Amino acid sequence: MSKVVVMDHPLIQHKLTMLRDINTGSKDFRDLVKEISMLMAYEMTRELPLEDAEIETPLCTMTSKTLAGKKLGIIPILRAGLGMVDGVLQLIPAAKVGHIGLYRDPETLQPVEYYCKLPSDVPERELFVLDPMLATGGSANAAIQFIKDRGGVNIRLVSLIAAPEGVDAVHKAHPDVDIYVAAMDEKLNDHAYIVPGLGDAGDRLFGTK
Ligand SMILES: O=P(O)(O)OC[C@H]1O[C@H](OP(=O)(O)OP(=O)(O)O)[C@H](O)[C@@H]1O
Ligand SMILES: O=c1cc[nH]c(=O)[nH]1
Ligand SMILES: [Mg+2]
Repeated sequence: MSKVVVMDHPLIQHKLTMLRDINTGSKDFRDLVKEISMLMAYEMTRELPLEDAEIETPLCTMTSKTLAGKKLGIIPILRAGLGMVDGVLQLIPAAKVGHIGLYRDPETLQPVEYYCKLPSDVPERELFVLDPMLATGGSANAAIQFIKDRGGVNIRLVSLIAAPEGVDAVHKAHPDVDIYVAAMDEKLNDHAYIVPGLGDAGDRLFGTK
């Protein structure tokens, strides 16, 4: 079974509190999503394999560690996942970026696909799916399935806030996928919004409500 890592670093928790606040406007919301994503990128890459490299310092030659052999990919789920891209790229600038367009139908709560463009060598990459909200898990599961259908194998899911229902759903459908979150919230409400949550992440990022 895969694991769930809750990144409760004080900086992440502090910024998440500001993010949740109803009085935080779109500009600050975008900045905070970027900053939290950058901090999460540090932790979610902790287990990436390293290899030895021969280098020369100004004093001598040495064998030192490098990520060089590893190809990375980040895949935001549109729209809200876009807010996480720049923060993650700041730490892993060589990562390729795929996009999966999905929205959750408000009536059926089922994910509806409208776009998918992934790096052609997706099977060889260590992949990080980005979406701030893991609610029912329907969107994340659909995105992970698209990636697997195209050959992706090393997949992790990175969300800012998760509901227990979403974590359970992803574990059940994709037991090989580790999940990284900044907070595990209490529950979903009758409209499948995360409580306490932060509202609609896409609307708050892009000012569409
Ligand atoms: O776990 P789920 O129940 O599937 O819900 C989570 C999804 O809902 C939100 O997207 P939304 O449909 O609002 O699209 P948007 O990002 O374009 O706003 C969110 O960004 C996730 O993708
Ligand atoms: O709480 C939620 C649930 C789904 N999508 C969001 O943006 N927020
Ligand atoms: Mg939305």
